[in-house]
Amino acid sequence: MYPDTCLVSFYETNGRRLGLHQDCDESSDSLRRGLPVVSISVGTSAIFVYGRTERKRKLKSVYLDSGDVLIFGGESRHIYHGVEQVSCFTSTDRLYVESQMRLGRLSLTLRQF
Ligand SMILES: O=C(O)CCC(=O)C(=O)O
Ligand SMILES: [Fe+2]
Repeated sequence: MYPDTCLVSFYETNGRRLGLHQDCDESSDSLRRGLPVVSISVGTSAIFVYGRTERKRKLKSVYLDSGDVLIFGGESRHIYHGVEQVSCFTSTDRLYVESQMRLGRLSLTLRQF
């Protein structure tokens, strides 16, 4: 994979969420090959929800902490996913002191169009 796009999103701690969706804006070639989405988390922790269908009962979830890198590609490239509950907690208080970053979650999402 040769990522050529980086989407930068900032989630405030007071409840900004990203609803369930599939990432399908990339080229049909990129999607067909299952080239991955690489998500890098910085800042406060969040819950990433995902599943093969949109049905709430079938969703799984994983905590994304600062420094975590989540990759979904291949067969998982078309999973439904979203970001819930951005908490006030972070594993890296030093980050805020040293970088003066605003409290929240920064997500860098790399893709190849
Ligand atoms: O914030 C994340 O880790 C995921 C973001 C996402 O799903 C997207 O930008 O399409
Ligand atoms: Fe997405």
